[in-house]
Parts: sequence; structure tokens; C-alpha cells
Amino acid sequence: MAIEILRLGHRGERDKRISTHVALTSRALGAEKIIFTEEDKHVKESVERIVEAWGGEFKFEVVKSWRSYAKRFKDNGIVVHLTMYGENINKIMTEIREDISKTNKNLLLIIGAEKVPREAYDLADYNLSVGNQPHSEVAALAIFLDRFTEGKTLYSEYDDAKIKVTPSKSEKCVFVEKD
Ligand SMILES: C[S@@+](CC[C@H](N)C(=O)[O-])C[C@H]1O[C@@H](n2cnc3c(N)ncnc32)[C@H](O)[C@@H]1O
Repeated sequence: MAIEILRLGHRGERDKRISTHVALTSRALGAEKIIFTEEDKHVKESVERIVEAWGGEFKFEVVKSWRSYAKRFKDNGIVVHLTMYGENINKIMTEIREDISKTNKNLLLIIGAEKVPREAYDLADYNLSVGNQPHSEVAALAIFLDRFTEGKTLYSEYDDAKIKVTPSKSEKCVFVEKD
């Protein structure tokens, strides 16, 4: 089962930082790939730099048509759209987890930057809220992924990592590979 994140929209300069955080949060919490609908060299390079240093196979893609991407994904996947208007995460998470474990399908999470087109709601198998208050796509993504994976992806280790952190009670414990 693979987890992918589809980020709808990116408002240039204004979203550079948050789009980078969306990608890094996706990677750190167990997603295999992030898909953007807009090109941004700065975001792409920032993510690639992290993957190069911290390891793993996290993929970055920009698509022309997110609708075609999501429709194709549904051949062997379940689409969950995160929105403050959606169903209660506390009530629906068990159903989503069972749905995916029974069918062994992949998971595509859709998150917005600004107003999300109606088609995203229609295309999604689940429209899910992380509370009904407006907050941030980074927070919604992190809470969803942590609950979906039950924390199992948080301490993933990568053989090809050049930097590794060992959890420590009292000091920074960092391994850095020399060139
Ligand atoms: C700046 S917010 C826009 C809020 C928007 N009105 C909405 O539909 O959620 C950008 C993205 O954050 C996510 N988001 C914000 N609050 C959320 C919440 N309470 N539950 C789930 N997702 C949320 C959604 O993916 C949304 O598209």
C-alpha cells in the first residue's frame, strides 16, 4: 500500500514555504510521493536536497491535469480529500483503514492551498475533516497521516541517509556521513 499526496494549487511566492512544508511533512510521515499542480523550482530543489541528505525514495511530480491523475489513481486506489467541511475524522478513520486493508488499495490524499474545486469533493471516496475549524493543510495532513499509520512511519530509517538522528533524552545525537 502506497500513500501519495496531491496538493491542489500553489500561489507563487506566498506559498513557497508552506508547499515545501507540505512535501516534507508528507515524506516524514510516510508518504511515497507528492504531486503538485504548479511548477516551483525553489520547492522542488528544497525537497530534493532533503531527500539527498536524509535518504529514501520520496518522489516529487508536477502534473498538468490533477483530475486525470486522481481518476487514474482510483483504478487501484482510494481518494481522501481533507477539508474542514468533510466528515468527522474520529468517526470515519476506522472505515477508511478497513477499506484500504481489505482491498489492499493505495491511498491518495488531496489537500488544497486555496478554494478547492467542486470536482475534488465529487471525485473523492471520502471528504474528511480534521475538526470543522479552518486551520492548515500541514496540520490536517500530519494528523491524518499519524492516525492512519498509527505512528508507525515516524521513525523510518533509510540506508542511504547521509544524516541520521538518534533519539536522545539529553543531547543532539547526529551521524553525518563524510564526503
Ligand atoms: C487554507 S486551507 C483552506 C480552508 C478551506 N476553506 C477548506 O476547504 O478546508 C487549505 C487546506 O487546508 C486543509 N484544511 C484546513 N482546515 C482543515 C480542516 N479543519 N480539516 C481538514 N482539512 C483542512 C484543506 O485541505 C484545505 O484545502
